[in-house]
Amino acid sequence: MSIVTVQLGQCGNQIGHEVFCCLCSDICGSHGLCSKKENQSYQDACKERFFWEEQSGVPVARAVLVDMEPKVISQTLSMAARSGCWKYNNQSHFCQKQGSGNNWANGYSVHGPRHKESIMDLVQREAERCDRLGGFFTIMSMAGGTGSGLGAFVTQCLRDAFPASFILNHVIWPYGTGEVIVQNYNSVLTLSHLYRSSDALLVHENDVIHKICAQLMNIKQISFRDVNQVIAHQLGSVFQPVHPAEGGSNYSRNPLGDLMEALVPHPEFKMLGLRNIPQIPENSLPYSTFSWPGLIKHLRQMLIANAQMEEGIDWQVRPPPPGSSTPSSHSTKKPLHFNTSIANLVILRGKDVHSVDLGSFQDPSLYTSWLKPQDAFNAWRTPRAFNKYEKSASLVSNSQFLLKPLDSVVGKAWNMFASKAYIHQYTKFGIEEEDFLDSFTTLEQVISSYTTL
Ligand SMILES: Nc1nc2c(ncn2[C@@H]2O[C@H](COP(=O)(O)OP(=O)(O)OP(=O)(O)O)[C@@H](O)[C@H]2O)c(=O)[nH]1
Repeated sequence: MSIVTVQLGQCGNQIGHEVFCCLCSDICGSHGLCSKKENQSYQDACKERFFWEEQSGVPVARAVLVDMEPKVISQTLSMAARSGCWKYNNQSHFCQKQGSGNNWANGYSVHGPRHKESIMDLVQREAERCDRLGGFFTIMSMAGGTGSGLGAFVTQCLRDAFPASFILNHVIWPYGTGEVIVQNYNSVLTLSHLYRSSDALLVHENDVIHKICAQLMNIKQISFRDVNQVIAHQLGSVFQPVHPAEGGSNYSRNPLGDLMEALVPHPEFKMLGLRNIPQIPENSLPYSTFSWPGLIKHLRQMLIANAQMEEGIDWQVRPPPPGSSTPSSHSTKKPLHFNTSIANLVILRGKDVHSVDLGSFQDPSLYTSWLKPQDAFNAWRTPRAFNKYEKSASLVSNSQFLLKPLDSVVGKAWNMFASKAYIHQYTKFGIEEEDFLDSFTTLEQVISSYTTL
């Protein structure tokens, strides 16, 4: 099945480009020790998912590019064309002359309705190009005006136009220090609206990825390009083909459906986080060796101690003894020590994957009491190495990982709202105080649900 990617705003378009680069370089690159046949079916499955083929044989991304200003889209199109490995369809983008000025209301209430028809026509055309459509993957930031506001609007339109298709929204959480003064308003409005129409939200925090670039990748002057490459690597490690069930020999035909089935057992809980190990500079790869038990031990501790990378993990955090409630479960004010999960999916790629023991992820104390570990945990594997890593492990989790940042964004937005700061910039585009209050209520409910896991 194929996935249509919708890239929105500066951030969405820049990340989308890196994602397709990563997918393409992975399928063209080394495949480790897997068989030729395995490698061929991996490549075929990746192409079916993310690309269609021009007569010339060049893969064309199944993507629609949307922005309200032309610069980033034209750069993105030409960088892809120059790569020689893949390209975007030249007819599959929509832009205007002026951005949304970091105003969510402008993106959602003005640009959205005004350009709905043109954007949805492009989406429809990409969807029709798929033999079998598996769903949509949107990429956007929460802090600007176009990705966030127009992105929320487009997601609603996708839900209405394709009620049976899966929608996964990838959202970029802004830097805590923030470049955009109203980023907390924009974030609250984006998240609350996406929560109504999306099947799941996959979140990357810019601060976290920045730290990975500095501490794991040893990059000195970190650019968005560096950050986006790490994000793309992590996304690729989830979306590249993989055998879904224990011992299955076919690549999953329904990537988004399988992901939702594994990770979203209840519609109240749809926040997904992603961790991936190892992550090291490319030039160190030939000199590094990793053992599966070591990687799995780190990945599990990263999960329960809510660490986003393998450096600086708190090894003191332990699961609560059976029968006790977790110390974090009744108040977001207490420090969150143990990160309780609803569902986890571990994806292993590379050498000897079939011998890896994942029993430590089946421990019932990792999960909320209303789910059995066998329903809450899934493992997918492929012997095909990913993106030059001989071994690589990813964890997608639906857990309390986002409680603290979510609580902080909602708290800051609420303080601004209480003093009515900048509200007029939203009401002038038709977003009323009532709409803000509805959004706060939606997110307070999300916080409360995750807190009481
Ligand atoms: N990771 C990452 N974050 C980005 C990138 N570009 C912008 N951001 C973040 O996105 C937010 C700003 O959103 P943009 O995508 O620039 O804005 P936009 O959606 O184009 O909206 P307007 O500029 O209002 O039209 C800030 O939080 C930035 O940190 C990028 O390439 N990568």
